[in-house]
Amino acid sequence: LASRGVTVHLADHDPAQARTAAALGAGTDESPEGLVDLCVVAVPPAHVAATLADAMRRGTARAYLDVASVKGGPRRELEALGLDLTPYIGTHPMSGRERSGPLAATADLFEGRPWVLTPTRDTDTEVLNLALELVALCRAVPVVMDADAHDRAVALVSHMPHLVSSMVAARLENAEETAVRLCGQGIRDVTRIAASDPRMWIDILSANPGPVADLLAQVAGDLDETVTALRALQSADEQKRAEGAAGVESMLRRGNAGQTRVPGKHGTAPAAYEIVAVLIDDQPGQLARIFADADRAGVNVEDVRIEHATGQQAGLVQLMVEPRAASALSAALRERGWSIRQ
Ligand SMILES: NC(=O)c1ccc[n+]([C@@H]2O[C@H](COP(=O)([O-])OP(=O)(O)OC[C@H]3O[C@@H](n4cnc5c(N)ncnc54)[C@H](O)[C@@H]3O)[C@@H](O)[C@H]2O)c1
Ligand SMILES: O=C(O)C(=O)C[C@]1(C(=O)O)C=C[C@@H](O)C=C1
Repeated sequence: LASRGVTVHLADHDPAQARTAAALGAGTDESPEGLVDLCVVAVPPAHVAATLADAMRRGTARAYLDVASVKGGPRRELEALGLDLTPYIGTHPMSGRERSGPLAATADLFEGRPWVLTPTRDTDTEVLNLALELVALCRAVPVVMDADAHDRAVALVSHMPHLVSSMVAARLENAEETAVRLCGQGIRDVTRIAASDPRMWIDILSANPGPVADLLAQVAGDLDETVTALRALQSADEQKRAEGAAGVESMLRRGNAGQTRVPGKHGTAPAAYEIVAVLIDDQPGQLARIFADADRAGVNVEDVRIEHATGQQAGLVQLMVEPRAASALSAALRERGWSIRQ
């Protein structure tokens, strides 16, 4: 938003998070002087209703929205608080990371991704329009849905897959190092989201347990059938082996059919960034200083990766920027005393 000229005021109950986000160029951590157009609440699902209610009671904005991954529960909590919900709309961008916090944020996260809006009969038209403007500024694709229909849909495409990813990853917990060492891209694809913060996911799953349990029961049915088919493949009886192969093939073909229904990313192709690598001492405040220096150089950091050197008090920070900004950023950081690595 900031890179598109929108004035963004950042607040967090942990001021260090807002400061880091501000240093990354996401906005300012100073409070607004008057009423803002839109208050966006991006806190863990269990805190959404209380945070929104607090902002609404203080009359912070003309319109309010949240981005929580579940929509029915927070709306019902707000209704129970007896607030006027005409200036509020529940929303959910279908894009995220397995890592939390401002350092995991990227400016193009929502590009081409669905962003669900759940207006009700009570929602003010101006509020819906502001939400649509936000979605357009983030280059996402608006999808209007009923809150409960949204929760059933994300049980299928997000919540159940998350648990299945965790269950696959859990097999590795006590596995032999000789096996784990062989991990290739397939298991990385299947387990990436298992690295997510369990506290946020407990909130999400607690707000949508029924639909997720129904889907997991269906997965359990497929697992049982596949185990039976694999056992049959071990049989000495040729007929049984043929049945087993047919059972496994049927599962794999159903998987093919389902996979073809996963839509591609709409809109623009993923951006190709150039990496500016900076060697830092592992000391507090280093990252905030780098981001502040990048901001001062007028460069937007699109993504960041940090590699900690084993056994050393040092780390390599990889700043991902638009290719045309890379050499200017390297020069500006070098001038400010940073050690740049090729
Ligand atoms: N991470 C994803 O993949 C993703 C995707 C879409 C939507 N969401 C939703 O976005 C919301 C935020 O998730 P995130 O991944 O950005 O998490 P995050 O941990 O990066 O950010 C949450 C922030 O909220 C702050 N916070 C916690 N309680 C607060 C309170 N009571 N008042 C003020 N600030 C508070 C925390 O300090 C933290 O900085 C959640 O509701 C989540 O369901 C997440
Ligand atoms: O890609 C990831 O890392 C995510 O966790 C993203 C994901 C998803 O399941 O697609 C997770 C939860 C959010 O509510 C929205 C998006």
